[in-house]
Amino acid sequence: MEKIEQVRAALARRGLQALWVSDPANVRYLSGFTHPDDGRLLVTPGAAVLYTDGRYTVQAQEDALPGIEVVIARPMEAVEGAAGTVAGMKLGIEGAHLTVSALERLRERWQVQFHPVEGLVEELRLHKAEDELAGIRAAQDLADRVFAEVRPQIQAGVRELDIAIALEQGLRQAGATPAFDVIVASGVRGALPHGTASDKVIEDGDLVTVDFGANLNGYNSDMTRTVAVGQPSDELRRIYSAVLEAEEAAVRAVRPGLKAAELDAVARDILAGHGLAEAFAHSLGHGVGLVVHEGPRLAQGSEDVLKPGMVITIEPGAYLPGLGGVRIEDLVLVTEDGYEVLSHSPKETL
Ligand SMILES: CSCC[C@H](N)C(=O)N[C@@H](C)C(=O)N[C@@H](C)C(=O)O
Repeated sequence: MEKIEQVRAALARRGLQALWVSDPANVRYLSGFTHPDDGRLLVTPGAAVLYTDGRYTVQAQEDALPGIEVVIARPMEAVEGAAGTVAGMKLGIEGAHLTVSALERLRERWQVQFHPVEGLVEELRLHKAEDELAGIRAAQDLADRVFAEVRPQIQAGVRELDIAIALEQGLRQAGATPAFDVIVASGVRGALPHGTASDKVIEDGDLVTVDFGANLNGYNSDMTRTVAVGQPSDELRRIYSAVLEAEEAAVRAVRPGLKAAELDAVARDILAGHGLAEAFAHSLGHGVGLVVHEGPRLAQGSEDVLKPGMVITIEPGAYLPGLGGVRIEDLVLVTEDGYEVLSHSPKETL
């Protein structure tokens, strides 16, 4: 019930009494329910009720964390059934998730004051508990093993799609699913930061960016390696070395108390020094957990500050249309006195 108590405390700080949780990651985090797309959670001063339907009667009881009451009802029955409990309350809704039509349905049935809240549960999710960390480690260890198996197949003459299929098959055989569509971007396609695998055939001299993650028991990993096939050009090798330098420097800089924007600047300044400021077209990284992209934001202008227990990616890149690109990404835990790198797949030195 500790998480639910934290929610109640956060609600009280906002002058609210209850929260209707509809974001699946938040439903899962607070209730333990493993089919959170089909669940909603109502947190009130006296109870925390998970609503789901008859498809999950057994599953919901098995999954529910201690203190979570399970009510099996069709969505509208659930809303109608809760009307008495919430009547007159100041109720938080997750503005970033609840659709306009879902809110309309609630408005028709509940006599409450609705207050959109931003990031109330997401803030709790920033710090990973030991069981969550174990889940993320297991997902990343699995991804490392699968990458080691597939790495020898990254050769001239093989399609990007075949590499993606091999990675996906390895993940699925081990009981995981891909955390997102596998990115395999070779040669000029390397200039696409999110170049999901295509039928392009990998050629001699290509750099191949492989970015993938495992979702295991709800928790995700995220890692990128850029692999050389044959002898890439001097220019590509120069870019690779610059990105590697930026990535390693940013990882070494990770420590609690550091502003996320300052960490972003560590990598960005190094790439700028190599004439690659414009080529680094995205943020340095993001938090990883129940969702692949969650807080904190490691970006220019971010107000976030690193704290122990956060799991983040460090992933600078350089993308040059018509030439190619490089991204190198590690999954990193912020510890009490620094950092621990959770991704262990070897990186090339070109
Ligand atoms: C569609 S999930 C892609 C995962 C990938 N490893 C990744 O995070 N790529 C980054 C370039 C990215 O999308 N960064 C975001 C947070 C951004 O900079 O806005």
